[in-house]
Amino acid sequence: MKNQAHNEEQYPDYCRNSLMDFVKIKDIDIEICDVTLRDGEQTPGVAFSKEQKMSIAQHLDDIGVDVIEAGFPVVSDAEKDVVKSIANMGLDARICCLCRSTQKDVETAVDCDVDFVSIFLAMSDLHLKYKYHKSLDEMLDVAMNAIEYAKDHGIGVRFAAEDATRTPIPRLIDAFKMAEERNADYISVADTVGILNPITATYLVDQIYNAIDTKKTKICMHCHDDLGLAVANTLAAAEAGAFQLHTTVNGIGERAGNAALEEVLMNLRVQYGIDRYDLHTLVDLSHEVRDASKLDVAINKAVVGQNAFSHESGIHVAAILENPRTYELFLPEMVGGKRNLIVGKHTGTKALAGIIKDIGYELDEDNFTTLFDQIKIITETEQRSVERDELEKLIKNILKNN
Ligand SMILES: CC(=O)SCCNC(=O)CCNC(=O)[C@H](O)C(C)(C)COP(=O)(O)OP(=O)(O)OC[C@H]1O[C@@H](n2cnc3c(N)ncnc32)[C@H](O)[C@@H]1OP(=O)(O)O
Ligand SMILES: O=C(O)CCC(=O)C(=O)O
Repeated sequence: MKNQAHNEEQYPDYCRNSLMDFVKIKDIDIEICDVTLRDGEQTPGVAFSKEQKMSIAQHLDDIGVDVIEAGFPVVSDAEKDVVKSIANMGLDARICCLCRSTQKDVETAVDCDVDFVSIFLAMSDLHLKYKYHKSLDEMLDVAMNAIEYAKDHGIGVRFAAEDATRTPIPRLIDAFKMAEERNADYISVADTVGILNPITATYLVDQIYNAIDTKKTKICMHCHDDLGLAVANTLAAAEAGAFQLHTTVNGIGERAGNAALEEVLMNLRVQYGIDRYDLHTLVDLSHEVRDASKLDVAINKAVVGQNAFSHESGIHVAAILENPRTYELFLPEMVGGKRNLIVGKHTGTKALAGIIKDIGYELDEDNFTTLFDQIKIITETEQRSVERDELEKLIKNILKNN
């Protein structure tokens, strides 16, 4: 589909990135594993209640998220109970949970009725020396036993290499091959401290893709946002052959957080045309997680931030009044959002005329100029925008005085 123009009839709610037609990538074959309930909850100060976790899990399932990481059962009895409850909710999504590379953790996880366990092990020199105080061989031995234990109990396995991106690649691949030999269903590349960039994400996943039978053992990508590249790296990994992409709602998670679900899903739609996820409640889900986590969402956050569909600039609003897609990549309704046309310092005459018409007023030329001038003075001297109520008051005052 070369030279595909942006075609409104064909893409009524959003523009796809038609430049993708010119770049060569592997076919994208992905699933989403959302880790809000585990890595998201590791955000300092966050502790979801059982009801909150179950409600978020239901919401993720409604969107069509393929896998939900429900928690880390050895953290507490209550955590174990929540993981087990989510696993028994009858969701379409498969449920997994985290365990260290120890038999005790895997036993606890197996007892939670999850579809698969994510057994993690760090193999970087830093982690072996300062965290485990053990040799790589000793740790691998325990990890492989843990995989075998889970498999013997009829449960799926993801073998997750924590700090994979600071681990020598041959060591990483050897460990992944050991996991593959033990029939691990997934191997996970965790960019635990967010050091990757898109080109190194591509390089690393490509190396692993060429070494592993990905029909049997699929590659997962788990990105942190320490350099603000988590979503970009996740997509680069998908282009290089990673199958399971890890996300959290609002990008919450350890330190700077993880790849944001809403951004990854929107990119899957715009960049690769993947439209099987129901995006209509993304803003609702974002608010639900904001309230449950007590973590504000940045006003300019992509897709779900309050300003994602807010416009003030005169040139923009004038065009938006004709067709919103002039300045919106996708319509707010697509994600359950709302467009806001703001009256402020940068409002132009066409925009103001459109906005006042929208609230039921039409002014003659003189009155309109008076209103326009008043708005400039208020917004510049008081350094703020003018809300609808105030705008109406200004209009009524002008009409009264004439
Ligand atoms: C990258 C990630 O996100 S990893 C997940 C991080 N999440 C969490 O830590 C969840 C919250 N954690 C907790 O509730 C607790 O730390 C628990 C329940 C997991 C463990 O608690 P404790 O038994 O008190 O251990 P503590 O936290 O002090 O230390 C961690 C231990 O786990 C070991 N460990 C850490 N990762 C692994 C691993 N992948 N495989 C095996 N052992 C591991 C450490 O070496 C240390 O062992 P040690 O006690 O023999 O020194
Ligand atoms: O790769 C995974 O599945 C989990 C690892 C993880 O949480 C991390 O290293 O940050």
